Amino acid sequence: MLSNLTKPLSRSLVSKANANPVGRRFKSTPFPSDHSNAEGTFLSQVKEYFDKAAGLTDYPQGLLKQIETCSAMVEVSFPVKMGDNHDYQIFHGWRAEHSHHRLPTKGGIRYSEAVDEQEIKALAALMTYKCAVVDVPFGGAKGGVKLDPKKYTANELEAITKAYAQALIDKNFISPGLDVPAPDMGTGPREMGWIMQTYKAAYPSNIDAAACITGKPVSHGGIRGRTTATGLGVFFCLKEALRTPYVLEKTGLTGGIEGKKVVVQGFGNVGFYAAKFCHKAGAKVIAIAEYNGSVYNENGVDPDDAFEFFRKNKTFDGYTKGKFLPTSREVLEINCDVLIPAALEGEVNAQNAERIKAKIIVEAANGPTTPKAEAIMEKNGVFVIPDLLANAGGVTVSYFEWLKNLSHMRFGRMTKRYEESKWANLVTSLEKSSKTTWSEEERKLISYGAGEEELVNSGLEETMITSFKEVLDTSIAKKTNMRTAAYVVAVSKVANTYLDLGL
Ligand SMILES: NC(=O)C1=CN([C@@H]2O[C@H](COP(=O)(O)OP(=O)(O)OC[C@H]3O[C@@H](n4cnc5c(N)ncnc54)[C@H](OP(=O)(O)O)[C@@H]3O)[C@@H](O)[C@H]2O)C=CC1
Ligand SMILES: O=C(O)CCC(=O)C(=O)O
Repeated sequence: MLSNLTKPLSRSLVSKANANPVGRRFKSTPFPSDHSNAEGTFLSQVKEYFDKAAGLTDYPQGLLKQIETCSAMVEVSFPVKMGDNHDYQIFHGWRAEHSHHRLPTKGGIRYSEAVDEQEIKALAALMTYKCAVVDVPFGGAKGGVKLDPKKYTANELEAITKAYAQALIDKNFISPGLDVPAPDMGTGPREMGWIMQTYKAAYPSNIDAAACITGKPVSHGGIRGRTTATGLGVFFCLKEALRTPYVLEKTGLTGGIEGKKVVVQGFGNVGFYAAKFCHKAGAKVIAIAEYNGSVYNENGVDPDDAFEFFRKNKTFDGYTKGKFLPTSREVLEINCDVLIPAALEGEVNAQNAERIKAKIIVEAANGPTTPKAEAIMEKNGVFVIPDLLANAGGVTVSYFEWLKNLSHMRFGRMTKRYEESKWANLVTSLEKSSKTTWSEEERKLISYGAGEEELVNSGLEETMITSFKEVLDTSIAKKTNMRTAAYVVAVSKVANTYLDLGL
């Protein structure tokens, strides 16, 4: 994909692009994101959001400072033997534990060439606030290694991941009770499995070792529903917004997801599932933007079909069920009802905010909108569901996985059959008393006992809806936007924890 990117646009692509839905000539998207120079670092942006919300609370300045400050940070450099000549390559990684007000701390591990100390600190702070918004009883953390995973083989990635995990273990920055990582950009169940293996090798007698990490493969103590969780949580937030009269009035949209035009940027774990659930509910996913180009179809694209093509070809170029656009960021400006940025931070910034036409933005990525962009879009009436609420489904289900690992049993195992027989008996009684016979299908529908995935998804939906309402109520009460309201909710919960405990 990177090699595609660095290639100059061919003439045919440029001329195709001139007739594009954005209505102007595409430029290639720079990498890493170029917004941070002009609009401050990601960390300074998170601080700006925090300070704005803190100003709406009455907590003492010292307490607010404590909440905002990163508690602990480790930087590790580790050698790994690479390539045919088995020479060492040195890798650099970080892990930030932003807040210890609750333990363990929690947050993903990112593999990207853009990873640096300030990014990891910003992401760790967001984790603290995110956990508080959705009442997940953890402090915030984040880790990352500066590398492009696409440049390494699976064997090399295994060696790098295990070396990074060992470095974190050596510094006590990973353990079921202290700091529990999870997937983020560039990592997934495979990497989580390698980290768990490394931890178990270091602590073979720790019966709770599997709880040292979440997002693992189900065969190794992972939970059904974690892979889809972040995207599904994004969908639940959008669904709730589209049935809330206040939001409909503000945006001028009609209720319900069906028929809504959705644009998704970033077609990885989060973007794919967000697109899939929207499509399943009847929305039209009219554009999907990947790093090396996008697909556009006014009548909607089937995310499963597009994903299958993308998986095989590593590009949308050549996909016949939509028009190929050789760009990513400009797709954010397409005329649509809902925009779901699910890639990098800073993609919606002062340079493009004025041209965003979506009525609702659901921030599936962490930090996709800069403060300057937010101010412009607020003026233009765009309703933004912020990252610390919208993408909290991942950590919510990670919490369920951690609980599963500590209880050493899958959810529903004790209750599924019991529920089924109880409901089956009720149906039989109803049949007898009403002298009717229910079809096998009706019986099944009523008496089906919930298994792990149903319970997880139900817990996720409950969490997202309750949190959305709490943030919306705060936004109305404080006369502020959803992001500031979410930060107010988070700051208040963390501050009260400190006040109850003593600092
Ligand atoms: N995984 C999770 O559970 C959670 C993730 N998030 C956030 O969601 C976002 C996405 O994470 P996730 O889906 O896990 O990561 P993945 O690595 O699975 O996917 C990210 C995708 O975005 C693509 N991408 C990167 N840069 C751009 C760009 N400029 N334009 C378009 N596409 C781009 C990547 O392409 P390529 O492969 O070519 O680089 C990749 O396909 C991140 O901000 C992450 O922090 C938030 C909460 C939880
Ligand atoms: O699942 C988790 O613990 C954390 C997920 C994450 O990194 C995030 O929400 O940004």
